[in-house]
Amino acid sequence: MPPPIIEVRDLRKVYGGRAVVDGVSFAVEQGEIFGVLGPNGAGKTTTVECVEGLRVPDAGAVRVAGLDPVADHARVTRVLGAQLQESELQPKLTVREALELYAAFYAHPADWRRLAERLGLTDKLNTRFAKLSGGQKQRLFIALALIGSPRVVVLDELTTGLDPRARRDTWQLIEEVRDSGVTVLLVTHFMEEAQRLCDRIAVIDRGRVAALDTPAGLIGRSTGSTVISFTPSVPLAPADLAALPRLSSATEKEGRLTLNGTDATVDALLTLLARHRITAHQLRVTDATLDDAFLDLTTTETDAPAPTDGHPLTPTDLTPTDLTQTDGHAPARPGHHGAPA
Ligand SMILES: Nc1ncnc2c1ncn2[C@@H]1O[C@H](COP(=O)(O)OP(=O)(O)OP(=O)(O)O)[C@@H](O)[C@H]1O
Repeated sequence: MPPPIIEVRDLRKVYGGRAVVDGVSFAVEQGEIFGVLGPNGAGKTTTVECVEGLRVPDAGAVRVAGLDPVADHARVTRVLGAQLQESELQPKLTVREALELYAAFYAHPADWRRLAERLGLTDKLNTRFAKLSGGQKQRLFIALALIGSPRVVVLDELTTGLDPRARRDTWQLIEEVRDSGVTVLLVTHFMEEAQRLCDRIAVIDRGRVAALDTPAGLIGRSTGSTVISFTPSVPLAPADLAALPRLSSATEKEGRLTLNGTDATVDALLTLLARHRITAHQLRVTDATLDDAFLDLTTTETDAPAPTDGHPLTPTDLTPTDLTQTDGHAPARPGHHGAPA
């Protein structure tokens, strides 16, 4: 197996005496789409900007293709393409001018005409940046990130502000970029995006890696990997609910119950309902999504429990033993359960 293209070890960055990145480690393999996911202020941008050599770590090590992004900055820029922020392009620059200008920065640039064609920008070459739609701007940013024929591109919140169709088009482009052999480091807020695109995801929370896994692995790791919702014909006794195996959370809203658990929870629930001759109206059993895993793995800014739409049935409704039993999953939380990477 080739060595990882990006290695981050014990990265630490301190602002105003506070470690906003506090011992982050991960390795990105060649050819993968690696996601960095986390709540606002978690330290994602700080981390990837250390990878890009735009910020200097206070401790730890970063290597891109074996190079130090700060000490070997010029060489790293030949290997790593970074997405520009919108403010970095002159509004009056046309697409052609931007592509020519950025191509001129590299000794061996990609053919910008072919890039423009690949990214559907050919008929926009004479359009000024300010006149492009959000999706067209993003396609130009991808083109500019690829113009130096990099081995890895860093895309930070690329699809924020795009409509669903433009976002999906951008996803397809990102997949095509990867299929052309370029490794992608993707910072995103969108669970659907991360779930669809990423081979692996590092969930960053409060400057640390809360979990690192495939999307399916993260979902499986969430305390309730199966979500069961239904409206019982007769209210269920809290003690009966609490006795359900592997139940990690239960909420009730306007008579409708939502339980997070596993297949074992579903089996036991069906038995319970049959025993009491209770009908479960509009019964839905779904797999947890990355959204559920994310809420499970991260804290909110105030360190409050993740918000729910309904009323959580508190531990007084559920017996403590049911809340602490584990099968490799962490117990139900309020707050952070700090699953290690
Ligand atoms: N140059 C800076 N000076 C001081 N504090 C900073 C600086 N850059 C970032 N921070 C702080 O570090 C923390 C992490 O910021 P960062 O931008 O890395 O988070 P993020 O995960 O990318 O957030 P978001 O999802 O909101 O973009 C924040 O609390 C932020 O205020």
